[in-house]
Amino acid sequence: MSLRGAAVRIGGRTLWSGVDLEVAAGEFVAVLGPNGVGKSTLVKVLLGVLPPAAGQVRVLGERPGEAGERVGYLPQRRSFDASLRMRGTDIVGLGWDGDRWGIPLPGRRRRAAKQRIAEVIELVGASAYANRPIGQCSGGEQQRLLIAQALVRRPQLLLLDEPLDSLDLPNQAAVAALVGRICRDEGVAVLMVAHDVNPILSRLDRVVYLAEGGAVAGTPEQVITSETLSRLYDTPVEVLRTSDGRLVVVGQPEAPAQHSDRHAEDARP
Ligand SMILES: Nc1ncnc2c1ncn2[C@@H]1O[C@H](COP(=O)(O)OP(=O)(O)OP(=O)(O)O)[C@@H](O)[C@H]1O
Repeated sequence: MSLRGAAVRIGGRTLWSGVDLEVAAGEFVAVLGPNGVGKSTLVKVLLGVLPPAAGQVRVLGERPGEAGERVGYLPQRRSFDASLRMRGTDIVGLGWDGDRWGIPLPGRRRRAAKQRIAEVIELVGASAYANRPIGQCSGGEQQRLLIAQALVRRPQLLLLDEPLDSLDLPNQAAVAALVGRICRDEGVAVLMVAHDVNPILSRLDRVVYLAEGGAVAGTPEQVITSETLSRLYDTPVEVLRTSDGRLVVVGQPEAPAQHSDRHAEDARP
């Protein structure tokens, strides 16, 4: 996928502009930046849900939204009610024929679907709990099953919106390793929106940091530095490296005002 000079506007406000980014087959790229800067919106542009306000966007050689099942997508903030009776395999199956909900597949296609669903469940290491009701699976288990759902149609591009959110550290590491393996072994291009770069840092080819009005892309070593981020955010930002190699970004500006309002609404019962 590629963006050249891309910009996006929502409600008359330009969230970001001048974004240049390429992700090739087998590459793993992270989208980073403060809350509300427009990371999920970038994914929506790639899905064709929102048109770019400027620039060129191509996804697998097509216009956004036209590459169909060749793009796998894992949306942000998913959770299942504990009483939901659908099994993990059913959730993965929705990735195969969710667009034909309730319409039975003919025998041959049904067998092919069953085989692929089992294969992808095995790939993400979810076989032990795939027949359990999804609502009774842990957050990490649900996440693996949802990644399997996004993979079931053999996508060439995987768009993952904060898949490590709300997982504990061991599960973050396990899901990061799984995505890294899919990317490397299956040659899938991966674009992952991330809140914290550390769980995926060692696996990344490039990062793009978004800021209000701008963006900077490059290798993590090029981009996640005090100098680059201070310039991007036009405020002093300090990047510290801990003794175990993790990065701590201090002084990154807060979200634009509209953002906290939206989340306050999300949190209301
Ligand atoms: N449909 C919409 N209508 C109006 N404003 C919107 C809409 N969708 C998003 N926004 C606003 O656009 C901005 C970017 O939202 P987005 O979800 O892309 O941010 P984000 O960087 O992914 O944030 P987070 O890290 O909190 O998930 C926010 O200020 C948000 O309130």
